[in-house]
Amino acid sequence: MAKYDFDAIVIGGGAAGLTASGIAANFGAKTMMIEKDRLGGDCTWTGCVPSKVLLKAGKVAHQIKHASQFGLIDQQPEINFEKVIEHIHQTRQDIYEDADRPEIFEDMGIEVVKGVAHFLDDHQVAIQLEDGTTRRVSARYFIICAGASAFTPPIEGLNNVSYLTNDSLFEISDLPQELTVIGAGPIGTEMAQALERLGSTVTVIDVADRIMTNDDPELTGKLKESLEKEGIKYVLGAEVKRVSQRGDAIITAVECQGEEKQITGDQLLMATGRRANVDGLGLDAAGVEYTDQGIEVNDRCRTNKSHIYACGDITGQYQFTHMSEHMAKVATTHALLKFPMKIDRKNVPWVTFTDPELGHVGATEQELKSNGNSYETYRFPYSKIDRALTEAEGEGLIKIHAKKWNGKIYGASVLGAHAGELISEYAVAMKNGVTLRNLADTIHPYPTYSLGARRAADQWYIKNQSEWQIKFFQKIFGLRGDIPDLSDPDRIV
Ligand SMILES: Cc1cc2nc3c(=O)[nH]c(=O)nc-3n(C[C@H](O)[C@H](O)[C@H](O)COP(=O)(O)OP(=O)(O)OC[C@H]3O[C@@H](n4cnc5c(N)ncnc54)[C@H](O)[C@@H]3O)c2cc1C
Ligand SMILES: NC(=O)c1ccc[n+]([C@@H]2O[C@H](COP(=O)([O-])OP(=O)(O)OC[C@H]3O[C@@H](n4cnc5c(N)ncnc54)[C@H](O)[C@@H]3O)[C@@H](O)[C@H]2O)c1
Repeated sequence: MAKYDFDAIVIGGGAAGLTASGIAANFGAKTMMIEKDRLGGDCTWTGCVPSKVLLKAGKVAHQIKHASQFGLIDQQPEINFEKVIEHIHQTRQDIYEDADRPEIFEDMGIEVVKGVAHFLDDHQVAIQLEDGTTRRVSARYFIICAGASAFTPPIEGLNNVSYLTNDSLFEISDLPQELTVIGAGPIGTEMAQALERLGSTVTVIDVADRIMTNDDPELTGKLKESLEKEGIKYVLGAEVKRVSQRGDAIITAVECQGEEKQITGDQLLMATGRRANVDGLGLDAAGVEYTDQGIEVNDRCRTNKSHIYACGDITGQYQFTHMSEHMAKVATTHALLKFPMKIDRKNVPWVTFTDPELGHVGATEQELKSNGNSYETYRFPYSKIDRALTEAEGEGLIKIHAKKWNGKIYGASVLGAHAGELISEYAVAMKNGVTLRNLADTIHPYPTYSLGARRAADQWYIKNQSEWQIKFFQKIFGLRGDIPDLSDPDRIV
């Protein structure tokens, strides 16, 4: 008789858990996935999917308002916010039906159980089932994929007002008239733009002095300017002192540059980060080490207990769906096949889906500087990408950090339309050692945004040009033209 009930038990059925159980079952492991709520997790229900649908609704409204840039007539869009929310719910449901439903995983041979899991010891969990009973199961390996939840800092008065988080935002039926957002990270920034475009007046507060502090400061500066032009107000470098309710109004008091200010709104969105769901998992009973930030794992997603792995937001490392999936692949492959796969920390991409989008992959300029890397920055503006001009999307900039002598790419950031798609070109290039020279020599179709990536890569050739090289070619090949003016280091050809 087998020593354990299952080869692998996966706790949590979000992006990490769905991926881990799917891979485990495909490797031939007897697998159970335990989910306390709905399969799909944060991404499908309270994160990526609803936020991207809301952003799209805002974008359509914005385009209707600014149709004259395409030779059409500007109109005030009629917003039925209830219908917008209904559309969000329908899209979530469609995605759930298509990709997350339990039957899809049961068809792979996975036992899907609805219930709350907690460890009894390092090989056994108890599942509290919906009918009030408890089931005990054991496994050779565990993969903990229990995710994270909205974190709210201790702010005086916060618990006495009714505030929104990503859990409640997509369930409201009335558009906020005056929305205060605390937090100018990706959630605060995306949701501020979406709701402002749908008709809210939005003020965003952050203790940091710039928005989206993980991204390139030049590009976030440009993005902020663009969002301010649309009407979003920013109060940055501001310490939130207290929050209070006066009638229907929520008053947020902040101290900013030594002065106290009050920001009034009818709704408050807390977008102040997310914390790992470590409570209630019985990690102490299993002997798994964790902190407030999450379960500690090594490069193979392995905890201090060698047969227990953790992936995704529960580790507090990278809070992205694609990284949850990547970590699940690393953990499952390592646990079940002993394949020495590691988290790829060098080529991590992320995208914030504002309009314009902001994407990044690899090292930031700050990291390159602090590591003492020698690098050159190659820049190419969207105003020189014909496709962007045909679509009135000329606002944006591609920035690539690469080695001067061979064009090896260290990192790239893109602000502009379809930056999320463009950044994948750099991710593939970096992962596979494709240099700027290779990208410049690859034929890209005209007129596409990706042709902008080729033209950005051309800048590597341009920056490596020198007067002596040209004179040398002239001499050898009998060329007789003028020497181009190479004096401007930022010239774009
Ligand atoms: C508003 C918003 C927008 C976002 N947009 C993007 C985006 O555009 N792109 C991107 O890459 N990322 C985005 N993210 C982040 C992304 O949603 C998360 O990184 C990702 O969903 C994490 O997946 P996970 O599987 O680690 O956790 P989760 O999806 O949170 O899944 C964890 C699951 O575990 C279950 N669970 C917890 N404890 C137990 C237990 N004891 N027993 C049983 N089940 C349990 C939970 O119910 C949950 O379903 C966004 C997040 C938010 C909030
Ligand atoms: N497009 C995407 O990929 C996407 C979109 C949304 C969220 N996410 C993921 O979700 C995670 C959480 O997003 P987030 O925006 O909530 O968190 P975040 O940690 O990225 O940003 C939180 C912001 O809140 C500010 N803040 C914290 N406490 C504050 C206080 N007391 N007063 C004022 N400001 C305060 C911080 O300075 C920070 O700028 C992100 O790390 C990201 O990985 C990804």
